Amino acid sequence: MSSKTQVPERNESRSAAATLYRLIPFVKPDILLVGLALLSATAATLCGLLIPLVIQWIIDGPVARGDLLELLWASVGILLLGALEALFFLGRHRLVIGPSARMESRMRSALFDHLQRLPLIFHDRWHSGQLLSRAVSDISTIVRFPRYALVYLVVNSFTIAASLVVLCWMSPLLGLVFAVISVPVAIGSTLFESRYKAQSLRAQNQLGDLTTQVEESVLGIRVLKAFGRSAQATAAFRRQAELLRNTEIGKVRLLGVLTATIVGLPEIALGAVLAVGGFLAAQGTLSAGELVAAVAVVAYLQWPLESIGYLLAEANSAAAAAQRYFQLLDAPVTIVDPPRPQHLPTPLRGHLRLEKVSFRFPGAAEDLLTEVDLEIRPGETLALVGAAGSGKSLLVGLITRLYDVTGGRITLDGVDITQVPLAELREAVATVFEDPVLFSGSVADNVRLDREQLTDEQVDEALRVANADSFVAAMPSGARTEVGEQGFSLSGGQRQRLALARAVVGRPSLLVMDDPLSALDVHTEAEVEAALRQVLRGTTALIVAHRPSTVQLASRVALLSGGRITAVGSHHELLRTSPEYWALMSSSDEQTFQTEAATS
Ligand SMILES: Nc1ncnc2c1ncn2[C@@H]1O[C@H](COP(=O)(O)OP(=O)(O)OP(=O)(O)O)[C@@H](O)[C@H]1O
Repeated sequence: MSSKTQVPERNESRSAAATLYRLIPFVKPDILLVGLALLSATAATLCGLLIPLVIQWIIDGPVARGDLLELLWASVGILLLGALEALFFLGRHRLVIGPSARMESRMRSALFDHLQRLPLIFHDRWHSGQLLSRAVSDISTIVRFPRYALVYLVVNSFTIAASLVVLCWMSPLLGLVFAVISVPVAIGSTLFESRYKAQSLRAQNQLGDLTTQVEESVLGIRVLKAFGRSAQATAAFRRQAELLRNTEIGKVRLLGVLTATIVGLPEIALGAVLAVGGFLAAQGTLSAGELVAAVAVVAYLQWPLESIGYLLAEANSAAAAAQRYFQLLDAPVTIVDPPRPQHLPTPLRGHLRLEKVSFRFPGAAEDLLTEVDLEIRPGETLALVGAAGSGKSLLVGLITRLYDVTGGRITLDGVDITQVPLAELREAVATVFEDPVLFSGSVADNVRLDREQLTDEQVDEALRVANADSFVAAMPSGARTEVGEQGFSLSGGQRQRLALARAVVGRPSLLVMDDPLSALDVHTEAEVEAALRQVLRGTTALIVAHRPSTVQLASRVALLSGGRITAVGSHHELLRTSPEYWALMSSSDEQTFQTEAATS
């Protein structure tokens, strides 16, 4: 359904740990709290590990001697250790909540900010569902890792290492038995890691594609219904959902293999330590207390060993999600403010010049625009006409630096626009697009578009200039009426007039309009055209036009053909001198054209 290219599935060779390491800056402001959480978790583990040692001391000491008072105190000690373990556990839980929530919000803000600054060339290439899934589900997957799994991964690794030390301290042979039994865990985990990360990455990419399908089918619901394509859309969705399901099943199978490798190990370790420990005890090299303590230590390891599969799965899911997240965050912002900015003169006259401007899409074989020369004088309206796909929208986008020229330069009142701060340039040049995009919010919000300095009077004035005042006044709450998601509660003509009001409200010095009448029916077109006539009075403007009626709003017309401006003149001059222009106009609006042609 979409013309955008599929985002390539990349599985970087970078290890999960190296990918996750890149997340540290997002948690850095809370590093102290995270450190405390780790300390708290480690303290809880130490308390748990101390209990078997106290048991050993009880059996070899008070029990052997029959000292009941000492036994009572030791039991109280065990109780206290248990209580401390629970307290540290709770502390760990509490300490990690704040940092992980703030990390999530920092990551979302960083991504949103970056997406806003990325050039249109990037957005042209990426499916919005892929962006959405990264901004929502990938970040949630990433944050689940520090919130739950990370601490356990660190603490459980510490617990296993500490237990090994304790066992070695009791008897090197017991330590060796435990180390040998742990080998399959290490091998299984290593094999599991890269495969599970690749599967996670595939699943998350497929989820992104699924999100794209949902988004496109919701946005295009009218078309799908009108063409009776709902069943086909559902079938395509089901196919994509099945792909995702199969990948998820693959993930579960992998995790199942690892879990099956690990799950019996604690019991094997327990049996082996009991057998070897019993043998050592029988020989008198291990006390009864040490034997019980060794068994208790290995029993304590049951959860750390069994949880390894789940924790590694979480770590690798988070790493795959982080890889996708950084794929966006690493995308270069190519359209930026100049290092040594120049300011536009005030007052700005709106004198626009394109000097030998060329543009080529990255990777394209040839230029879309080649050495285009064009001038719009202050106060003038120039219409740009050309065949579909000739690059008119692209040329309009160059003026506000939605795209950057790849050759030549554009000046506004003599200043190269690449030397002007972006915000200043985009305040001076306002754009009206073919598709009048509105946002959820009121009419006034849509006109103001977060430019808080604009007063209510300026908004009302803009609505009047754009010929939108009467229909807005008839709305239930006037300019405070909510327009609904994307303004679908309004007609096409109303939306376009609000887009016009949005463009003129800041009194821009230059107005660029990308075919603002093309999507409108004849009646609505007449309404917007009347508004345009008003707007253009006293403003410098470039207007992309298809129809003679729109072209007539301009004093001069430029014809874009084969990437060059091939003719400039009045509408009637070009009708007489340019067969291509004549053909374009004749194919656009039969009736008006015939009247025009007869008079030219
Ligand atoms: N990434 C890309 N690489 C190469 N060519 C591209 C890329 N993206 C768009 N194009 C081409 O650039 C042109 C874009 O033209 P543009 O949208 O400016 O045309 P237009 O004259 O405004 O057309 P219309 O009148 O139909 O709106 C199209 O021919 C399109 O195929």
